[in-house]
Amino acid sequence: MTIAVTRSGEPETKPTRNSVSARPAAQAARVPDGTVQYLRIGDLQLESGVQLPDVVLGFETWGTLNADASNAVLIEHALTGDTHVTRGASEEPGWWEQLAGPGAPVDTDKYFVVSINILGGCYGSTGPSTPAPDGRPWGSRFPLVTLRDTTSAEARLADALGIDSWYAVLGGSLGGARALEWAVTYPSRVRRCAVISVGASSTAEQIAFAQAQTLAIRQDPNFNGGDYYGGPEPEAGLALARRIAHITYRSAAELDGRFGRNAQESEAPLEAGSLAGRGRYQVESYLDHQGNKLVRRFDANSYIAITEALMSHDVCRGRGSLRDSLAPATAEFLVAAVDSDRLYFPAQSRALAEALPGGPELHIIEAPIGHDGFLTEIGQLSGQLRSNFFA
Ligand SMILES: CC(=O)SCCNC(=O)CCNC(=O)[C@H](O)C(C)(C)COP(=O)(O)OP(=O)(O)OC[C@H]1O[C@@H](n2cnc3c(N)ncnc32)[C@H](O)[C@@H]1OP(=O)(O)O
Ligand SMILES: N[C@@H](CCO)C(=O)O
Repeated sequence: MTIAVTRSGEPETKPTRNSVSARPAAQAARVPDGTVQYLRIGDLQLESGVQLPDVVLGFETWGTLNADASNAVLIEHALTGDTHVTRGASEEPGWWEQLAGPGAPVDTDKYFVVSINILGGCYGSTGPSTPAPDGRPWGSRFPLVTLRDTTSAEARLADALGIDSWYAVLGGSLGGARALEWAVTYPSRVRRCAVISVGASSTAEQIAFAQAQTLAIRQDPNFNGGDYYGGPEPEAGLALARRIAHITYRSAAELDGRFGRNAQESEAPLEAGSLAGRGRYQVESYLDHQGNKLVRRFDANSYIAITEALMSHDVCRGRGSLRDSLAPATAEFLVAAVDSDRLYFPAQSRALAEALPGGPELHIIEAPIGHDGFLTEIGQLSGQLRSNFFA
């Protein structure tokens, strides 16, 4: 295995993996904090039976692994997140900036923090937009990857870094599902596990919202079955997928309180019976903005691949009842949910907590925003993590 290092994050452009220079794994800690690195983990046998060749994972690290490798913390990103959890060599802020960093609850002066781009993603790991063995992008040929596939890939990265067991694995939403899968698949490798804003499996409703998103992309005339690289991209479809998703990430009260029925400033007032050329409601303009913003930084095929990986989330698959499936996990768990989340309901997190060994209490993040509260209400989450895992 080799570790290869190139650039730091590029927030507003679609990321690509640059050519790399090899380094031995032992030198990984010398790479500047918060810089994307690449690990070649070899061929990966997927749950589907397909073998994915020559897999690469993109990742970032902060801090220093201690002599007995006991201080490593894995932070798993959510659906459209990346490896840039917090700033490092560059001052580019990260998505859990106040939660990880020097002096933060996950104190990078004390812990060695690792964040890995999910397999199938577009922030450094092998995915549909990266070259297949024939040199062309995988595109339509990229296979279904499940969360268990992504976890087994990440275990190889942990091996390469010399991490036998994580001090803690943390994540919200898809990141929480990834963390849970780690704790159940590799009980001896996870000593603490925070599962935030996600339940034990994707529900029918969550799969339904996800299907509407993947179809929005697939039905874009530019999708071309997934083989659109080098030509026009399915931007309208991806933007529509993001709009659908973003509505589920925010509560009705948040959207109402923020936008109400207001017309977007500077646009023509709404007129009944004159829909052509009418101005937009503020909330329409907001969703347009969210959709267009994602299009600038994300690959549509990766969006489908990761969404389908999240659809596959089912900690019970092939393991029996929920209690039986969770029983092997030996980690200390923290389960948290946002009270206003209308996508991953707190009741689903409560059911997970009750079924986990030891039955940890459910921590509630009180926030009107909805699901995205796990990204925006860092104060409450920090308090819960500090008093449980990082005192
Ligand atoms: C490389 C990278 O950047 S990857 C970043 C990693 N990303 C992730 O981890 C994904 C998770 N992050 C997210 O989902 C989001 O960033 C969150 C949840 C943390 C915050 O959500 P945001 O969208 O930033 O916040 P919010 O809902 O307040 O939206 C603010 C944006 O809406 C815009 N907006 C607000 N009202 C309107 C309106 N009426 N019309 C148009 N746009 C509007 C604001 O101008 C602002 O634009 P900007 O983000 O371009 O500055
Ligand atoms: N808004 C976040 C949360 C999804 O759960 C994201 O885009 O990753």
